[in-house]
Amino acid sequence: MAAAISSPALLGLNLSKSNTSKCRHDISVHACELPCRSSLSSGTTGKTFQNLQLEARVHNRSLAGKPLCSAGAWVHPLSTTESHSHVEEEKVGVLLLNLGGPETLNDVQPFLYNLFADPDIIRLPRLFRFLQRPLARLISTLRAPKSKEGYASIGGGSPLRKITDEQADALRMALEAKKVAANVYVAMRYWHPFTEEAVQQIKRDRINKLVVLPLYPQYSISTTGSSIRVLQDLFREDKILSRLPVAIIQSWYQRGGYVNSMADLIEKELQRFGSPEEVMIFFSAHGVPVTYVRDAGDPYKDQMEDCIYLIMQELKARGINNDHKLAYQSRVGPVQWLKPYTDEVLVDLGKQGVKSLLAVPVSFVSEHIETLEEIDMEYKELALESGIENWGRVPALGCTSTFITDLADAVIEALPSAEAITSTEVGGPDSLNQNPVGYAVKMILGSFLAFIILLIFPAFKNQSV
Ligand SMILES: C=CC1=C(C)c2cc3[nH]c(cc4nc(cc5[nH]c(cc1n2)c(C)c5CCC(=O)O)C(CCC(=O)O)=C4C)c(C)c3C=C
Ligand SMILES: [Fe+2]
Repeated sequence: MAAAISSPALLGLNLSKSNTSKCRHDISVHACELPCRSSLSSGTTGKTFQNLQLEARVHNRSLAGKPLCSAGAWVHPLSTTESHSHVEEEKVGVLLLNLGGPETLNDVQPFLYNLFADPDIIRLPRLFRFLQRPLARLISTLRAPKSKEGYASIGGGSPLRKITDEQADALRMALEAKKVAANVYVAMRYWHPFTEEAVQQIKRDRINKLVVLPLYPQYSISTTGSSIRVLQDLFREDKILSRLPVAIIQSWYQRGGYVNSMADLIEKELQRFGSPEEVMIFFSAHGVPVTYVRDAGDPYKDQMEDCIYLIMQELKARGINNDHKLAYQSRVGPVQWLKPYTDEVLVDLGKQGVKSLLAVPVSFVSEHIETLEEIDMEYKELALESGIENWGRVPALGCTSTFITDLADAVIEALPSAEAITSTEVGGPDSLNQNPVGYAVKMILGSFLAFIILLIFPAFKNQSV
């Protein structure tokens, strides 16, 4: 997982200073008017949003389009070409981006293969890209038994598809209630329904305005960035899609509806404890390798800290002044990930005498293996062993109505900024089509090298996700 800053991740995050320096912290006001984060601190460290500017510079394939700050969500049109001028009936589509998960235990290895074959997940320097697939095959094979155990313990598969479908349905109804008729599609990155399938359906349905909404509140190269890169490649390659007006909501953790809904869940769960005011609010976010943030300019850490700040501000406004802590879970492989690590912090908190703890998963809005298995089973057990006596966990937002209603608002606010993608600069074709012999040689060489690397770094096999 070496840092390759030439990776095409973060496409579409070409943020100019004037845009990056503005966002909304007064969560009750639906406008983009206050300076962002520079003066914010809640015991967490972090840079300002000017980072995003830096991050845009290190990615050489960023687009020329100007992002628009729309009611607290970073919205980015796919490009700056002219929008449609002729009058036609508007057929709105909303494309929800998500990770996807194996539905059965047999799906686990191929799902993991898709995940590790993503150059935004294992970021190899360009010269070593030919190793990507052999490495993915090897790592997925080695990791599959452990992953299967995890999925077996939560019922034999990931609940993500079902929950995401429910969210899509709820969003469609929330839009309808606001007098916006829209088809809502689901595009998973690593399992069915794949992004390609969703995009084909959008084409068949003759959608003529599209809003892309990742189901990740915070932006990361490894999640939203990866899905947008795939979308961009698909759209550029297609004559019809390259002319379709599209708006992408890059992140929305700062929206009032999300912050309030999270605060509601936390407030409710706190009431289950004997002495709610003594409970440590423990935010556990999915980690990313440090190099993403340090070398590639991933805004994920900054956005996460900003997000926690906003939720805590909202709780304070409700008279809830509990201590809180942010840590990162689910690291994979031999590299350094964002710290502090959830497991280590839980042990420390136990040692420090914390007796009551409320875990809050914060990087994802559905239940999934990392809430149901990692937090509810592994971390709970560790916490109790470490001296924490009272354990609670906030459920994922799922279809909470205040949250879904706010997502519908985000979609409506983004619609006017939809613009078409240019048909130029088609993404690089797969080398298999161009030179099958060279491809075969690279695969064989790659498999051999991947095997050697895996002998040196057996950690992929052992570490928790
Ligand atoms: C914001 C959320 C996520 C980030 C950031 C993220 C980065 C990331 N993940 C891996 C490796 C794995 N992730 C796996 C599952 C998984 N990851 C997320 C979310 C984020 N990942 C979710 C919601 C899920 C669960 C899907 C489900 O089926 O419920 C897995 C597989 C699980 C297993 O047990 O093996 C792996 C592996 C990396 C390497 C990474 C950043 C580089
Ligand atoms: Fe993950």
